[in-house]
Amino acid sequence: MTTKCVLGVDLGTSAVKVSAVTRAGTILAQQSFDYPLNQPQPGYSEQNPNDWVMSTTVAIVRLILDDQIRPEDIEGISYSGQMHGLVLLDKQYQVLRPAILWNDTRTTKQCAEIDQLLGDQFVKITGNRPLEGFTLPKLMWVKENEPEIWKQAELFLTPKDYVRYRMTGTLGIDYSDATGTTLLDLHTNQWSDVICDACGIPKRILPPLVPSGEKVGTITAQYAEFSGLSQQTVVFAGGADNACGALGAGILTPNKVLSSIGTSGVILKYEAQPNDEYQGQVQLEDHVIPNAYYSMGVTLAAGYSLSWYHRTFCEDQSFDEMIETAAQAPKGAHGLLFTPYIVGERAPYADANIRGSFIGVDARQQRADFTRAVIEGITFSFRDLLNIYRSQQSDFDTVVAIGGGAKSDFWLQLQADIFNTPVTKLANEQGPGLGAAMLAAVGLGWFPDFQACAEVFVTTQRVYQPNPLNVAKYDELYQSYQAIYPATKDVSRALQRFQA
Ligand SMILES: Nc1ncnc2c1ncn2[C@@H]1O[C@H](COP(=O)(O)OP(=O)(O)O)[C@@H](O)[C@H]1O
Ligand SMILES: O=C(CO)[C@@H](O)[C@H](O)COP(=O)(O)O
Repeated sequence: MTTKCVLGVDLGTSAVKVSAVTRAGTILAQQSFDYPLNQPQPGYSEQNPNDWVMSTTVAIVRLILDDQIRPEDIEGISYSGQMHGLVLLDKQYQVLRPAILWNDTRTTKQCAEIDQLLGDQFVKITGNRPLEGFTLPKLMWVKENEPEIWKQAELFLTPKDYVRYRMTGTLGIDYSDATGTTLLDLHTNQWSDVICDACGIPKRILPPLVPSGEKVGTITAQYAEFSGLSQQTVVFAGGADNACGALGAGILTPNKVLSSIGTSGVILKYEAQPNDEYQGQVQLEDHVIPNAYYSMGVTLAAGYSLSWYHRTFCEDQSFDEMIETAAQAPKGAHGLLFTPYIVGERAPYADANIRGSFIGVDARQQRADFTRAVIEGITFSFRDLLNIYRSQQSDFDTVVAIGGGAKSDFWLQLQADIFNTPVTKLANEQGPGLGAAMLAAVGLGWFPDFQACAEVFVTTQRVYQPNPLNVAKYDELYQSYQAIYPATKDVSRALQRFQA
């Protein structure tokens, strides 16, 4: 029996995950493959774009060979990608340098320049404040620091657009990733002449714009031979991972908020209009859904803090065992708090120089207390993001959790207790990969629109209710957590010169 399916390619920061999804929303199979993240200097974060292509290909080959997904049954493919990363290409569309990623903070100087050049006008045009992670300051950094490479630059792409280019031979960027460059005028959906002129970015290096759900081509003969895919498979543009994550979690109305614990951490809200009340306090981006937007606050190192902690202190335990021991430790980890600022922070503190801390270290504490403090600290940083919305009197009654962090029941209950809001776990949680698959499913005409697709693809498995006793305890701990950023700001700065 043949089962028609679509592939959702989720190009994350830790790995690529490719899911094969049927018309009924069933996940037939999923394959993933990791790639390294390189930090050649403090504050730098880079990946090799070729690693993304190779890993995506391995995942697809495994779906075909190990999971027996027949290439002729794969009707469509679409993508979700880590946002903001700069892939710089020369005239032959060869990669000129390693990709500079969203969590790279080398561009503080360029952000200050943008602020000086454009001030509030930048926020009005893009919906965002200039922050180190965005693509525009990265372009300015290359122009200033690597003039030889800049001279050869013909075009830039964001990560998933580069992978799509290698599979189809067509160049372009979708609107959700284009807003994440902060070169797009959010109100006209055109590249902004004002920003390009002020910041010295030639318009010729900007890629063509394309809607996320649009068909951009088919698989090239060369890539079909390389991967085993059929040349008949239709390819749709795809979108930013957080936009796809929101779609795949059914965040289609403003009463629902997304909590995504991937490498980064994200609290995201659907916006029917480009809400200018945020004034850059949170990011504002085009959605993958036409004529819709979303806002989000981002913690730079959410899952990354836990992966760092695991790699550095608990390599003798599996990830699941490590989390299990944390669940046995008491709430508040015997008086230990952790702040997850290990690569700097983006929201609510836009501060590339802040660094993380353990506060309250006591001779009675065990390793499990430290693990618990890391998980609690990451979750407190999400509460900081939720507070931005709460302070705007934003109405929401449900948090839907996705990402690596949503795999654990313990962490899901902890989110409900720390947020004091019900937290929903999805059945078939594939994170942004499901949103990518939905772009292909709607693009192929399997469904009339995203709402109809979400009704079939997105189902709730369980809702975690906040426990009032735990809520009270975490409220108290959170007061102390909030005091850590102002108290450690100057200390972090003073320690900076020892980082190299
Ligand atoms: N079993 C688990 N339980 C809880 N968290 C996990 C588990 N496995 C991985 N994680 C966390 O999930 C993160 C990766 O999430 P993922 O959504 O795959 O990230 P990305 O899209 O950035 O590659 C890791 O950094 C890790 O901290
Ligand atoms: O920079 C942002 C959003 O602005 C990050 O959320 C990236 O999009 C990376 O996402 P993950 O790899 O953590 O999913």
